Formats: sequence, C-alpha cells, structure tokens
Amino acid sequence: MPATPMTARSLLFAPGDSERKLAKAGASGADLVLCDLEDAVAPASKQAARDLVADHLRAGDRVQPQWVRINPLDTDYALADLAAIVPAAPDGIMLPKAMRADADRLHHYLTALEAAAGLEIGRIATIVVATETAPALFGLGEYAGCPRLSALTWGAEDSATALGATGNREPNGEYAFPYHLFRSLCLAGAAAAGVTPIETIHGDFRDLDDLRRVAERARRDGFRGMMAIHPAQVPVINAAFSPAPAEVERAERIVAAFAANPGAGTIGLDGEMLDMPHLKRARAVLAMRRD
Ligand SMILES: CC(C)(COP(=O)(O)OP(=O)(O)OC[C@H]1O[C@@H](n2cnc3c(N)ncnc32)[C@H](O)[C@@H]1OP(=O)(O)O)[C@@H](O)C(=O)NCCC(=O)NCCSC(=O)C[C@H](O)C(=O)O
Ligand SMILES: [Mg+2]
Repeated sequence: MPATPMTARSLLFAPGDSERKLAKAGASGADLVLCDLEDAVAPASKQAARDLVADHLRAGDRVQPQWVRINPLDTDYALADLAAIVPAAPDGIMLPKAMRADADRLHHYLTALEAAAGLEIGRIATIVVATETAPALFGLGEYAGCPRLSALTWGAEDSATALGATGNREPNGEYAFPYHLFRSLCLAGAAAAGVTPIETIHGDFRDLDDLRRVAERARRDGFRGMMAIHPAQVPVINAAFSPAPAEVERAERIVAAFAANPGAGTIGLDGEMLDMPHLKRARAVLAMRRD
C-alpha cells in the first residue's frame, strides 16, 4: 500500500485547541494544514482539541488537504487521538517521535479504524517526524517500502531534548552541528525511501527574510516542502519551493540542448559542462512547475 509522495510546498500547523486558528489556516494559502494534537496542545486540553479537530474535519469545504499530528504512539493519548479523528476522515496523519516500527504499527491501526469507519482502506497517508528520539536517529535509512508513507520530516526542538542538549543553535543563529547531521540524514532517508523530504519549521516567525533564506536553501538541498507555524510564513515558503521563471527557462534550455544532441552524453551550454545529472535535475525542475 504505497502512498503517493507528498507534493505540498507549505504545511501550516494550527493548534488543535484553537477553533479560530483551525478556521484561519484554511484561508492561508497553505498547500496542506496540520491540525496539531501534540505539543501545541496542553495535556488538560487534549480531549477538547480532539473534539474540535474532528468537528473541523467534518465541517467539510476543505480548501486543501487537512492532516492531523497525533501524539506519539507510546503515549496514552495516541489511540484516543486516532479513535476520535479517523472517523472524521483526515487526509493524513503526522506521527511524531517515531521510527519505522511505529509507522508500521500506525498503518495497521489505520487499516482497522478505516474499516470500522467505512472508509476506503489506505485513503489516509502518513508523514513521520523521524529525528525526535535518540533511537530514531539511528533508523533514518529504514523507511523503504513503509506502507502509506508519503514524506519524512525532522524536528530540531525535540531532537535537542532527546540528546540532553541545552540548545540547538550557534551564536550566529545557525543550527549546531548535530542538527545539520539529523537534517541531512532525514533528506537522505527520504530519498532512499522514495518519499518527499520536508524541512522543519522556522521558529522565528516574524523574520520573513531569514525564512526566505532558509527555505531557499532547503529547496536547493533537496527538500520539497517546509512546515510553517504562522500564516505569514506561507507565501514565503510557497515561493521558495516553486521554481523561479529564470530557473524554468534554464531547465527548458538544458532539456532542449540534449534533445537537439540525442547521441551526446555530455554537452556545453553557456560555458558549462552538462551531463546526465544536470539533465535529470532540469527535468525535475520542470516537473515542479505549477501553472
Ligand atoms: C506562534 C503563535 C502562537 C503566534 O500567535 P499570535 O501571537 O496570535 O500571532 P499573530 O498575532 O501574529 O497572529 C495573527 C493572526 O493569525 C492567526 N494565526 C496565528 N498563527 C496561526 C496559525 N498557525 N494558523 C492559523 N492562524 C494563525 C492569529 O489567530 C491572528 O488572527 P486573529 O486572531 O484574527 O487576529 C501562533 O502562530 C501559533 O499558534 N502557531 C502554531 C504553533 C504550533 O502549532 N506549534 C507546533 C508545531 S512546531 C513543533 O512542534 C516543533 C517540532 O515538532 C520540533 O520538535 O522541532
Ligand atoms: Mg517535535
């Protein structure tokens, strides 16, 4: 039961206990909304948030796919989250603090709950936040063939907590070395599994210039989308994960140059040597266009 790799550029979190934010997220222009039942919701509000998110899902009129981040499977909250949410037919489930075995367990739970709710089996896709526990950090290469999995992402805050760190940033604001490693392993793990790598949140939600820099770097590195925590971040992320006109034009010229030289493995264009990896990347840029 393989899932289609995720195509969302922006995934906006809305706290599950905020009716206002759940409603506003739909109008944000985000490609996907993540209704959160995990860390944005205090323990005392978990049940109220489940009820609110289920009502939100049942209200219909989905402008974009509506996903739910449940609590980790090894907490007392997770099964109650799934029991409340699956009958309301979310488009997907985000599983935090997880590793491959948890994603497999989630697949089985979803199959049982979809059947009980009369939903099409396999309609609910999954994304795993795959760096948030110490054991998970050693398992990022294990996701190939994971049923329902459409994307992998990572979380710098919970990774730091898992390591016992006191922080995760250098004095200049960049992530410290361990978090570059986890980010890179998430990217490579997603590529190895044939699913979409999604960049983590940018917590400084007022600094949109820095967000632009970080999001553009993420796309350059291979991420295909990014999570957001505030509606103002959405247009910046959407732009960063959409190829610019000049990039599309260059990709078209590369594809055309190879088409004009069908026997050539390598060609020169604008003084640059191009071979098969360049052609593949040019085709990938063209596939990312949204007209
Ligand atoms: C971060 C926020 C708490 C800031 O909220 P606020 O101070 O209210 O911001 P603004 O005054 O600028 O809000 C302007 C209006 O926009 C609405 N709004 C704000 N955020 C959202 C949102 N996420 N979705 C929809 N609408 C939103 C406000 O309601 C204002 O509208 P109005 O009421 O009409 O004036 C807040 O942005 C927020 O709650 N963000 C989401 C936080 C969240 O979900 N966090 C969990 C994910 S991150 C994570 O878990 C880390 C990761 O797992 C790791 O381990 O690293
Ligand atoms: Mg987290």
